[in-house]
Amino acid sequence: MRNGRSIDFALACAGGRRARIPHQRQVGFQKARSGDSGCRPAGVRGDAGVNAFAQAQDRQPLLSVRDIAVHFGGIKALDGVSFGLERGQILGLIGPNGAGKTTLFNCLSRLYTPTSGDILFAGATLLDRPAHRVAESGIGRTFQNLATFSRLSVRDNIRIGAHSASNSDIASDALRLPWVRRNEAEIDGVVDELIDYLELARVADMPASGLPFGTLKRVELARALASKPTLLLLDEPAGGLNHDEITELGERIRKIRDDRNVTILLVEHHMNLVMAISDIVVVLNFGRKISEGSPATVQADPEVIRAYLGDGK
Ligand SMILES: Nc1ncnc2c1ncn2[C@@H]1O[C@H](COP(=O)(O)OP(=O)(O)OP(=O)(O)O)[C@@H](O)[C@H]1O
Repeated sequence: MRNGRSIDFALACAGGRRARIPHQRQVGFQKARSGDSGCRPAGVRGDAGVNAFAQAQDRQPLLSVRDIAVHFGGIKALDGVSFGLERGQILGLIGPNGAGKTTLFNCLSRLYTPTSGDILFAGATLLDRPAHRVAESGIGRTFQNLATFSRLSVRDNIRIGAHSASNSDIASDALRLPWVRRNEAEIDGVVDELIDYLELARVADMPASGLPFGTLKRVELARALASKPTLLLLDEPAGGLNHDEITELGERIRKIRDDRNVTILLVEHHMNLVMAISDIVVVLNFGRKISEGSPATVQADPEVIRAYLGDGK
């Protein structure tokens, strides 16, 4: 075995102790929040008058990664990786150390531009959008190492996420134009709702510094959700959490998908969590996709087991 993560994967393969997460796999949106107006792209999923265009949009994957390659000098961090993610699915991206997960995640959040290939989001290429415009196009993310502002209150940290999706500008803000005031009132509502939803009321007006790690992870989740993303990218959300917190996190991720019509892609080393909540698992090794399918399919794939455990030679 190569490392502790291999042991974790072996346990998951062998049906070892699992996060206790009710598994009601639910692909597609079943529930929409009442009063939810903003986060769903126009024409997607329907009321009575669903038209052919909306149906066609529904059928195409929300995210299409097409033959992506990323080279760092002579290193092929990613080498022809393709997969799709349907609306309403949870996709777990896994692989041993150095497999290319972070590189792929950074391409999706536009921190990296692939050497070749394309990434389509809602049918349009992502590659012509700079990283700072990704949130406004409907993609939210959390960070492996918390990226909260320690001196700001929890409430203000969450507000930052909501502002990243607003179309306000410095001049309009300074003039306090009527539409800016309406916008601010709307943002207040979004932030209040998220404070409630992620059980942060008790700490809402405290500075982020000094709050427990698990609480800060929820703040970060709230900030990512404040931009009302269609696609949420989670970078090792279980990192640093204890067993009970990971179980709770798994339930929370599924609930977010179901309650808020959010499609989710997570990069995660914690196999029990990935296998318990994912609809689809994509496995990378040395920059290539070696397996893709349901958690059961992937766990039984000899190539995946070899990648994690070695071939015993
Ligand atoms: N900025 C970079 N410059 C050069 N090589 C890099 C860079 N980023 C990643 N790599 C290399 O690309 C390969 C893939 O790395 P990546 O960090 O994407 O893997 P990973 O699956 O996220 O690994 P881990 O699980 O350890 O975080 C590795 O060989 C790594 O050393």
